[in-house]
Amino acid sequence: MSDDAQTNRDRLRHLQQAVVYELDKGDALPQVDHQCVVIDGLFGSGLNRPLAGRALELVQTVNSWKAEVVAIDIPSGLMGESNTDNHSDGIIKATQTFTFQFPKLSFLFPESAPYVGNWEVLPIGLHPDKINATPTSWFLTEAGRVKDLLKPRTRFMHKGHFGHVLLIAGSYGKMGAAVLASRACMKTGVGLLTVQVPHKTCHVLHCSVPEAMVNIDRSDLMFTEFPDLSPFKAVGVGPAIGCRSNSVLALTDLLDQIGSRPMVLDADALNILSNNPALLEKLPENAVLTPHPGELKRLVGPWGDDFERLQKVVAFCRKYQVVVVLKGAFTTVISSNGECHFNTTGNPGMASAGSGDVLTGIILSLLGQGLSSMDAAVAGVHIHGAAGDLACAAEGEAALTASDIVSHLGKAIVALQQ
Ligand SMILES: NC(=O)C1=CN([C@@H]2O[C@H](COP(=O)(O)OP(=O)(O)OC[C@H]3O[C@@H](n4cnc5c(N)ncnc54)[C@H](OP(=O)(O)O)[C@@H]3O)[C@@H](O)[C@H]2O)[C@@H](O)CC1
Ligand SMILES: Nc1ncnc2c1ncn2[C@@H]1O[C@H](COP(=O)(O)OP(=O)(O)O)[C@@H](O)[C@H]1O
Repeated sequence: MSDDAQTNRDRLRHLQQAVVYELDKGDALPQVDHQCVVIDGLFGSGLNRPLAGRALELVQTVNSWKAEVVAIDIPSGLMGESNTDNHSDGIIKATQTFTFQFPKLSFLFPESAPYVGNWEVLPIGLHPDKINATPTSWFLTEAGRVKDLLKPRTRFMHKGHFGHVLLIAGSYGKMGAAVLASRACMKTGVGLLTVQVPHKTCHVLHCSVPEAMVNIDRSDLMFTEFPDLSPFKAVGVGPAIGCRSNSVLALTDLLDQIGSRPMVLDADALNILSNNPALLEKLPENAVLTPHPGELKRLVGPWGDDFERLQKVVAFCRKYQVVVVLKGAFTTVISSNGECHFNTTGNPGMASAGSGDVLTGIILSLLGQGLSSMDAAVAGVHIHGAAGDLACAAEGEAALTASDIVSHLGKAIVALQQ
């Protein structure tokens, strides 16, 4: 037993209510009430191999009790980063984890949820200088950082100062995606928005988003062309455009003409890239790609676990020099040099149709206002989640719709600026 452990054992012994059992090799576990609360302090973040022997047995016994389990810092048996070589039956299933100073990387992966339960960070007073001097590729986005990224609106500014952007979205039968992205784009403060839509659908945009200008495609049904790009500060493409051959040709043409203009690609634009991998080479540097895990799998292929998924995305971003926004709980923004920024806003109520289209509109708006690709992605994801949280407080998770996220964008941005 380490000196620290002995000190704490002696402290426990002096507590009147505490009964301390020390187990030697081969001793049976004491009989305890399975309804008890278990405090798990067996192993911490220094663990470097999967549990075996007595420790494994103890973890499996505790897990079989179905008791409330509170883990200190990290559930015993869970690795802080990669659990690729770990055994799932050798990890404590905590209902609550109190972790020190920072969440561990693995807490942010969906597959760790059964072990970590609810987690809360307890500050333990690590010095900020030490924290800042520690090299890392993993960051949690804080509201203060996002606030500093937003462009201030001063007295004499006009719409020209907030960028003119082009959104290419929607097809016959799926114009909702174009409407949601357009509304979100306007509500995040862009100066001017033009939306490229199929001929037969233009009235949908005119009626739903009168603030937006419409560029009408020669095709009745789908995206086949786009206007001269010179007026546009940034371009967004993909929500609900479909993957038909004429749209593939138009996207190819767009990538040939985009130059160094900032762009965000979502949904079917990503599916077209997956079906035509040669197009990946045409992506402009720092293009922002916003896949959900289904779209990501089509882009980078399958992965074994969540850590491997992150590694695959990092390699993809480095190879093509792009920014990927991997959507879901703790949406992760990965830069072209492999930095990963995890977002903590948002809630499961946002898991419904159109939420991602709203995010595309927000990021496009911020690109148009002059934010860099990484800043627009990090800030856009934070604002999207914050608006989702306000919408959830008002509506509840089940009733929350993508339109509710749009409706709460103004309040989310105001809250950020206070
Ligand atoms: N109002 C409108 O006009 C709307 C229009 N929209 C437009 O519709 C088009 C299709 O878009 P889409 O995302 O629904 O279909 P698609 O890309 O085939 O992905 C589905 C497959 O991927 C997977 N998958 C998905 N999410 C996952 C996750 N979080 N985590 C893990 N896996 C996940 C999932 O696989 P599964 O889990 O079922 O195995 C599922 O089979 C697109 O253009 C979009 O813009 C929508 O935006 C809705 C509103
Ligand atoms: N459990 C969750 N917690 C936080 N955000 C979520 C959760 N589920 C979904 N979201 C967010 O909702 C959006 C869903 O996007 P996407 O799947 O592309 O929807 P769609 O294609 O219907 O627009 C993403 O931004 C994602 O991060």
